[in-house]
Amino acid sequence: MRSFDVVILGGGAGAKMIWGSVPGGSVAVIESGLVGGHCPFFACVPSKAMLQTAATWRLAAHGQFTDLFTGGVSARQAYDQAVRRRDRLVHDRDDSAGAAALAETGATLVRGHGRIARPGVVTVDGEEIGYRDLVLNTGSTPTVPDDIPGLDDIAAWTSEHAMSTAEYPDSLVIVGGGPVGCEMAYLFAAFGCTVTLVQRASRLIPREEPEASQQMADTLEGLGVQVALSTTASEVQTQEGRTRVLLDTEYSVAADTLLFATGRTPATTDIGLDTLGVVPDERGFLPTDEHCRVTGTDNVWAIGDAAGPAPFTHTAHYQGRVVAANLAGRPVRTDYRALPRTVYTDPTFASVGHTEASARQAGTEPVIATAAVSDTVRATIDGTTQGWLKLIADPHTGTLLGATATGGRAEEWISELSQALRSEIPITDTTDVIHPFPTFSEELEGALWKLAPRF
Ligand SMILES: Cc1cc2nc3c(=O)[nH]c(=O)nc-3n(C[C@H](O)[C@H](O)[C@H](O)COP(=O)(O)OP(=O)(O)OC[C@H]3O[C@@H](n4cnc5c(N)ncnc54)[C@H](O)[C@@H]3O)c2cc1C
Ligand SMILES: NC(=O)c1ccc[n+]([C@@H]2O[C@H](COP(=O)([O-])OP(=O)(O)OC[C@H]3O[C@@H](n4cnc5c(N)ncnc54)[C@H](O)[C@@H]3O)[C@@H](O)[C@H]2O)c1
Repeated sequence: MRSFDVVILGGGAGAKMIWGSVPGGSVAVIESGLVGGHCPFFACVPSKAMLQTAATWRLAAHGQFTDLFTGGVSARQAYDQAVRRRDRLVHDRDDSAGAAALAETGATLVRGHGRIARPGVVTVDGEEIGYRDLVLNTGSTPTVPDDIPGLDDIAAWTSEHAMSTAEYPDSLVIVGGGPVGCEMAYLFAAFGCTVTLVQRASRLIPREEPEASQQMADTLEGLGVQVALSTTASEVQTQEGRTRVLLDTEYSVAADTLLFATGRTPATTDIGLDTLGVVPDERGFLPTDEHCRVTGTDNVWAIGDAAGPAPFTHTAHYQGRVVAANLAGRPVRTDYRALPRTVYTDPTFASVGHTEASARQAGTEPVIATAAVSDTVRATIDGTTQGWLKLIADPHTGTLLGATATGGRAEEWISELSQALRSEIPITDTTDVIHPFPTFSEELEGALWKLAPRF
């Protein structure tokens, strides 16, 4: 039997933080799909690539830049170009570069579906492989409702299909208004598709600030998306080659394609957890302690979408680094206070830490300050004035509890706030940071200078 010091089950985002970081130890990565997981091939990279092409193409619609464009590219042609660019960037879903990077570190790639056979042993296609430490990194799969009559008769899309097909739906119904639903609605509407977005909750991206949900709805509606809130799909019918989606209101929508963006489920079934006595929580996440060690075990770790608490690639990277440190004998603990959240529509959305509501739920009446993208000179220069920043501070400690921002490349400079939050930097000190002129990051000064006199 081949045996390794560390076996990583699933070669997704966090695995690469570990596979080259076990000094003097042998590592095997078991992967049933593509090395790198969903992010580089079916999720983050292809979606951001298409959103970038959409944003570039839409510049032509902006009065200040229209004359710079030679014109003549239809929405459909722009979509086709976006697909070609996307497929180039994701290497046509070929993972040989990732596999080569893995091999260069001296780690061993085992292709196939892995399953824990008993403590210390996993099996892959009948072969037993021994481990000292096991890292569960099996990711997640799209959640599709199984209680909608008629669904079995149509080929509904998930984001994975949308991000790997060249098909162009003239009309699209998207069910689910979280980050995936909003990004998909933005990009297909930007390329001229008729999009209806059906969201069960009373607002889009419902865990975020209500102002952000409203801005998201305004952005999408501005592109022509029909946003149906507090609504769900109750039945699906096929009519003359089209799909008719009956809603639980009195309405129905006909479209070429139906796309589900109704969340993701941790891939924690069918991996033999029972042999270790490990039981996922009610949402399917693996229970872990603050070192990412699976609760009740000494030598089993869990990272990424399978572990929670927030399914982002940067969460998986972070947890991979935490596990690598622990495997190297440094007992590093996770701290999720400053975990950023993003949605890459235009304007983009970025947040970190508490919202106003969650701070109150946690028992703090927060101090709040806001600023607008349009306050910066960079906004005038770039001709983009949409967006704002909202800061939430702790009245007792004078430190940041959270921030939400839209527009103005907030996804880049939000990390400055993450640092302040994570390191509990007094707000009175943050006002001493000098931002380069003219940048969007100067918006931070506006809000922080409003907060500082309160402490
Ligand atoms: C459309 C979309 C856009 C997104 N955009 C962003 C973004 O912009 N930024 C961001 O931070 N996050 C984004 N995300 C979330 C991000 O994709 C995930 O959080 C990330 O991919 C999780 O990585 P992971 O390694 O945990 O899981 P995965 O990427 O799912 O990787 C798990 C791997 O394990 C393998 N595997 C599973 N079970 C087994 C088994 N038993 N044996 C062998 N192999 C197995 C799978 O084949 C897979 O390759 C997006 C998600 C979607 C759906
Ligand atoms: N930019 C990014 O970083 C990025 C982009 C996309 C996704 N992601 C990650 O992927 C994860 C999954 O995203 P998601 O948007 O699929 O999931 P989600 O759970 O965040 O949102 C799903 C939404 O669908 C709605 N919904 C669920 N069932 C429904 C139904 N039957 N009818 C109507 N609406 C329904 C819910 O109200 C919810 O708001 C996110 O949590 C996020 O972390 C990140």
